[in-house]
Amino acid sequence: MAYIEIHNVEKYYGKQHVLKNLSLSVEKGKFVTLLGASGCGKSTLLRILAGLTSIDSGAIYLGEEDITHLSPNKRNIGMIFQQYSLFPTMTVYDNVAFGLKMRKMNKAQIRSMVSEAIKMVNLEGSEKKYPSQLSGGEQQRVALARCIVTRPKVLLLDEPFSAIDAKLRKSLQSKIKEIHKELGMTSIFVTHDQDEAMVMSDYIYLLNSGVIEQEGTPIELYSKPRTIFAAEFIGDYNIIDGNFLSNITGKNFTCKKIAFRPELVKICKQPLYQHVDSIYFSGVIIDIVLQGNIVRYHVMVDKTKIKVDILSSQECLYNIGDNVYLSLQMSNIIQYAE
Ligand SMILES: Nc1ncnc2c1ncn2[C@@H]1O[C@H](COP(=O)(O)OP(=O)(O)OP(=O)(O)O)[C@@H](O)[C@H]1O
Repeated sequence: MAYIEIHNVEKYYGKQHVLKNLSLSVEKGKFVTLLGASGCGKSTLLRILAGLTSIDSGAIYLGEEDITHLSPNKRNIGMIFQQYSLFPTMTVYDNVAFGLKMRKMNKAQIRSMVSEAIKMVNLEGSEKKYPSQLSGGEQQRVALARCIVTRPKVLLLDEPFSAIDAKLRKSLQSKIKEIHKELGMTSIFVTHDQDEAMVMSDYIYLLNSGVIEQEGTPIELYSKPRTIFAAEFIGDYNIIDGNFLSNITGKNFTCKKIAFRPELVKICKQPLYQHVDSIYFSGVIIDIVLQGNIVRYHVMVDKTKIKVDILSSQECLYNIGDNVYLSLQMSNIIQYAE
């Protein structure tokens, strides 16, 4: 049963149609991501949920309640922004305590809840510091503590790692996941980074120009992109013309476009034994890129570049200029009519 329901939401900024009859739902306790390119409407949708932006039509439900016209402070929804948005003249303690003081809780209760929240984000000892004395990652952890201390019904996270370097980003990702699990807080996360979406989410909504292009678990989106857009956005797929594949393999592909994952292509120095359930072609390596524990080979097949990923080993298996033979199981090919 859905905890958050967004029904047929329309949003215009002037003449710009930003959200187009958009509906989605989120189950209680889940970590759901709105994924999409810059400008597709992710932040607008999050701000609408928080009550910071109005809608032109549609409805929003939280639990059983219609919150469409409820003011932000009555929604009990917490939000973390790209910018850390802390109060610069308040200490870490006071920043975190702010929401509780506004609720007029007693001092002892505030003290215990604030120290619990500060502990959760591993900032014990920094209570008396001011935001300007903290790193970006630390400031974002204060923002997180300030948000979770009031135990909102929903936590909204708008690209919270965008100003943070790659290494810290990973540790903040796991911190947020850890806290999400511990508190079971329904969370909606906005990002344009597909890897981040894969790591963080129980469920993903992929947005494209104000509509939902595809939804599903990370593995569903990764392995079964329903459209070319999803294949391009989600998984760095090879996308080639059906005609071209027919020409180089001798098999008849009637579809317009074909997609397949770089790690599902087999690469070999010798011609491969041919099975009926696979296709075969050959090419020349034109580039080699080390991507952590993966080596990506760019193979020129006729005039088309094919990406092939293999696990890196200590020895370099292939060199630029090598002729190589590639194969791909038919079951790993996704065909698109257009
Ligand atoms: N307050 C506003 N007034 C007018 N146009 C706006 C406003 N806020 C957003 N827009 C426009 O609406 C569109 C969607 O913006 P939104 O911020 O929701 O996109 P986004 O997917 O979150 O992008 P990003 O990842 O860059 O933040 C953009 O074209 C943006 O310029």
